[in-house]
Amino acid sequence: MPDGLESVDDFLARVLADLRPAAAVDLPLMDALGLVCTEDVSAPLSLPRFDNSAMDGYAVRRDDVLAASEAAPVELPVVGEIGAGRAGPSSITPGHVAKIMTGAPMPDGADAVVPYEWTDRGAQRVRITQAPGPAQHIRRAGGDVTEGEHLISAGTVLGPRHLGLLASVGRATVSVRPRPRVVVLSTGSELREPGEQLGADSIYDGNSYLLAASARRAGAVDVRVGIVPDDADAFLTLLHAQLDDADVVVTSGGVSQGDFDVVKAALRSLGTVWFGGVAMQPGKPQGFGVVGEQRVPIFTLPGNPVSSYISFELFVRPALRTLMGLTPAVEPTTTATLEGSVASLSGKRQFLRGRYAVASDGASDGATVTVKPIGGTGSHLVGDLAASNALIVVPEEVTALEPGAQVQVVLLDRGTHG
Ligand SMILES: Nc1nc2c(c(=O)[nH]1)N[C@H]1C(S)=C(S)[C@@H](COP(=O)(O)OP(=O)(O)OC[C@H]3O[C@@H](n4cnc5c(N)ncnc54)[C@H](O)[C@@H]3O)O[C@H]1N2
Ligand code: MOO
Repeated sequence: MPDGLESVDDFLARVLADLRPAAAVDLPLMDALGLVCTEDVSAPLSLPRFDNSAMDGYAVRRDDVLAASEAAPVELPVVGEIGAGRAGPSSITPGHVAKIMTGAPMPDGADAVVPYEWTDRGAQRVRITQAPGPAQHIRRAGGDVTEGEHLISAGTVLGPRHLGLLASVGRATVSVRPRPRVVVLSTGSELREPGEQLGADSIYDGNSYLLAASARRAGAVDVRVGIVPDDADAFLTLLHAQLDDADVVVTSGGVSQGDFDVVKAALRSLGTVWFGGVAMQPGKPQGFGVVGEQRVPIFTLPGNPVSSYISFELFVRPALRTLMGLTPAVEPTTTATLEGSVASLSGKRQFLRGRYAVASDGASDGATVTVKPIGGTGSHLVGDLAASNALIVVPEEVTALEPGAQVQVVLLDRGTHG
């Protein structure tokens, strides 16, 4: 690598080397969405719990209505009504029927359900014009899930359907790897909070929002602390005040060669944070290490917004996923046909912003997958960043690519499932 830079892959491997999944905790179901389940869940009860009706209609003894037809309806007395969750007759005797609603328990003695559509919907007596098949419209106890049956394996990433199933069998909590708490600090005396008055040389702090939102999108809990001026003591005081609550710290700015590069100045003396260059563009200046007695991992990302964001996607996101027990990356890249030409620096992996699109080409046998470069290479271009949905990866040894080239693409905006 040029100039003593570390390769992207080596740096990522070094970042991930000491990270382990967090200890499991029991969480209420709605807090477990997108998290990795750490228990093998078996069914504490059967589903359905009891035989019940799949239709609104009448619970009947099939033998009583076998002869029913449009021309010669069978008329029978109705002994009552059974609604889901409402008490009603628990049995019928031969020659009688009970009204029954979808989901209501089948009364003893009944062995089929006649839907309303095959009747005159009578309340005291009912005329039935068609005979049901054996056990028709009965949903059997245990027909879906049997008590004791294996439902969810440890390692499953819990989605809405898993949570629905857990709730359906009565589970209020589930054991999962928790969301890491990510403290986000922006450094820079030029920064102001959105909504505040700007001075002649000040700018709004976009990065803490960009990074905190990225952390949340990755499944973490974001703690957006906000702006710290370029003052090493103020930075260290604020940082240490946050550590009790932090699983990971992410800072932006103050890590290059500038005279006021506060993060580097403040953390270097600790001896636990590495600063150096990674062979990529944007995102060359990087820092990573641990801080505080709890040895909380810290990422010191470069201040340029695009550099910060791409560094998050490439290094912080895999780290958060590792802490959450997820694979560091799920299919991070795909291939697309380049629309337009690009130039790149030799010796650095370049990540260009692009617009990825999949177009169906009608009757033919596939889709056209393209990616179009957006804007320039400047790492201050937040407008172009927001307009992109992918990063075009130009390998270290490649300096130019022509239209039609097959390129690797990192898709952005992935949730915890990939
Ligand atoms: N002499 C050198 N200068 C620079 C080098 C270098 O190798 N030698 N590297 C350049 C590269 S590459 C990058 S990236 C930046 C990284 O600089 P820092 O991490 O020290 O960041 P700052 O200097 O604090 O800020 C850089 C730039 O980004 C703006 N910024 C910072 N924070 C925010 C924020 N929260 N929201 C919006 N914008 C932010 C800041 O105003 C600067 O314009 O260094 C190059 N220089
Ligand atoms: O490499 Mo810097 O990170 O261009 O912006």
